[in-house]
Amino acid sequence: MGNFSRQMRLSSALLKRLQSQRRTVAAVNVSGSRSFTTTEGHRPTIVHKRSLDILHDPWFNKGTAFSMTERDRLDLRGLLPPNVMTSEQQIERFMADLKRLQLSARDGPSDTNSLAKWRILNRLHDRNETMYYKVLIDNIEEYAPIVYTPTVGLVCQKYSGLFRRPRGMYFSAADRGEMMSMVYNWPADQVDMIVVTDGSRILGLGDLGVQGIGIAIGKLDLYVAAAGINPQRVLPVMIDVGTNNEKLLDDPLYLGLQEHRLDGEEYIAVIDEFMEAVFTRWPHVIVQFEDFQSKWAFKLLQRYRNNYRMFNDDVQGTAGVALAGLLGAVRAQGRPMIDFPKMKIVVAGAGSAGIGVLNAARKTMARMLGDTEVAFESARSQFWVVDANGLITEARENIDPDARPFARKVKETERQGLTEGAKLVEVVQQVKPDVLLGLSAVGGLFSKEVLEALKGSTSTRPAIFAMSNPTKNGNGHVGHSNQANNMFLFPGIGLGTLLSGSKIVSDGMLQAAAECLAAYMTEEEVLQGIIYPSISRIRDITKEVAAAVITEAIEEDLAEGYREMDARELYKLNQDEIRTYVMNNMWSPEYPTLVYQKD
Ligand SMILES: NC(=O)C1=CN([C@@H]2O[C@H](COP(=O)(O)OP(=O)(O)OC[C@H]3O[C@@H](n4cnc5c(N)ncnc54)[C@H](O)[C@@H]3O)[C@@H](O)[C@H]2O)C=CC1
Ligand SMILES: CC(=O)C(=O)O
Ligand SMILES: [Mg+2]
Repeated sequence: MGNFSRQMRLSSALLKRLQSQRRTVAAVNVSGSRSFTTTEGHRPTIVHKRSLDILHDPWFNKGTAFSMTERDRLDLRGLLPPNVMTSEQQIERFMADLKRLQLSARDGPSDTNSLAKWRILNRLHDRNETMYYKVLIDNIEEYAPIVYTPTVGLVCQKYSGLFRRPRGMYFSAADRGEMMSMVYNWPADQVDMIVVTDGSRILGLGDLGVQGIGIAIGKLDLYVAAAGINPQRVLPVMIDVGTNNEKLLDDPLYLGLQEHRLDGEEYIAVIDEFMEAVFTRWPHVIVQFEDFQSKWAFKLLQRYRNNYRMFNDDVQGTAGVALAGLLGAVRAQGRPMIDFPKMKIVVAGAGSAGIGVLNAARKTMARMLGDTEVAFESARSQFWVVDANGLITEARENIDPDARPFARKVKETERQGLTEGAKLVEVVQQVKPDVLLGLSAVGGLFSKEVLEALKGSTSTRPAIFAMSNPTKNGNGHVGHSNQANNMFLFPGIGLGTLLSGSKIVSDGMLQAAAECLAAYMTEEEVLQGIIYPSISRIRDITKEVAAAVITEAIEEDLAEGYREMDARELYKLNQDEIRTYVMNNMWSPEYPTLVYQKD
């Protein structure tokens, strides 16, 4: 746990430093509050378009905030109402519109309400990206649940009706052989982050086919808001290989390929072609795999992780967040960290997320026990896994190979008064676990009965992690703000990988991210049972996680540098300098001065 305690020691000094820096940034904003054009001394942005083309371009548009000189320079005079607004005025006007909805909704928040908010925000996204991200960043706690889970799930489900302006790229089974040239249809020469889905398991909502693009867009919104990835350098991607959702196959309004999903070698060939194409055009891009059914999630991860800069968020991001929570639970019980390998953990759900968590937790326990084969073997006996068919034991027929290492031995199960397929409530009654973790996509699984059974836990303070999405179908966890969600980690994993220049996302880098999140909470907070921070701190958390990922990449000799920061310079940085490096590379929603130049 070297890394872990080092992070802990650093955190209070770091916090002070960050606070003072935040004040500096705030001061700049206040003094420059005429508009977003706080750009004196900043290099202008060169654009190759003028007039209406700029107003229709969300990357450059400032709407009514274009100053008079800029309007002259860019042939915008007469194309906008004459009153030049400050960015604050713009946002005030926009927010009044957004809030009006809430004020006039008599019966409180509802799906309709959330969808209406999503529409208003999406329209802003379509016309002015800078302002959109400013609204999102400044109100992240309120609007993350709209642009991200749970509302984004609803948006994906209703995508055919909501679709207006395309966003991102679509590669379909019909594009085989064309992808290498298609990637050049995207206007940006630099792309840092791609989130790709095949729509086969969107949140807990099943196969949504092409409609899954919504989750890629939502995740990238968080990359911009939390990690400060430049919005001009993100690319949401949908790989449409068909759908097995019969409803969509029959729906005349469905926007994707209306054929059954490709499978086997044909499927792999499409994904291979996509990977080759994007890495050819953008060799430094990072590809985050999102919401692939577990059948493919693990296989693709194994196939690409040693050759490409990629990771699977559901398997690896979720595992890190859960691991941070599990370590937090040990602290919350007032026990020393070294007690983690003694925790009895029941996991409901053995899909990509559940198995990812189990593997990560087992590895961490084994490391704490001396990192030997024996330790690794013995760690597996701390877990009981329940899926749709109940407790998984070695007696299970056709056991999923990924779940096999966690199948309980039959004899030992009998001794515990359990059998193959035992119900969750029975498992909880007999095992008396310290932790109950839900990643099953099924609502109401942690019933009153189950929670009652957990009272018999041998732990003084058993922990429950209800991680299934969407939370509406979920397990009674109130609110979304501190749901154990992979959003605490994936933005920092992506940013840290990008800025380190590592060619792969190593296990060590993922582990460092998880340990950093675990260390982020103070002792006081953890003892109060607050295991995850508030979403309002997401930019700060992401900064920390990114710095931890870079540090680990350096330690593993994987860092190759990024832009002006070459590997040699990077290796010389101390912890504080790494944090500053991260902060300096985070994009903020400020209007740059635009200067026109002919193509
Ligand atoms: N909070 C977060 O950050 C994340 C949450 N998730 C959520 O976790 C859930 C699972 O995701 P995946 O593992 O990728 O899905 P998956 O489809 O691969 O696996 C679902 C698993 O749940 C099991 N299951 C179904 N009914 C059950 C029941 N009644 N009792 C116990 N287990 C049952 C299935 O047998 C299967 O093993 C989804 O709701 C997803 O949205 C996934 C990733 C991240
Ligand atoms: C949060 C997330 O990635 C999921 O539910 O799939
Ligand atoms: Mg996901």
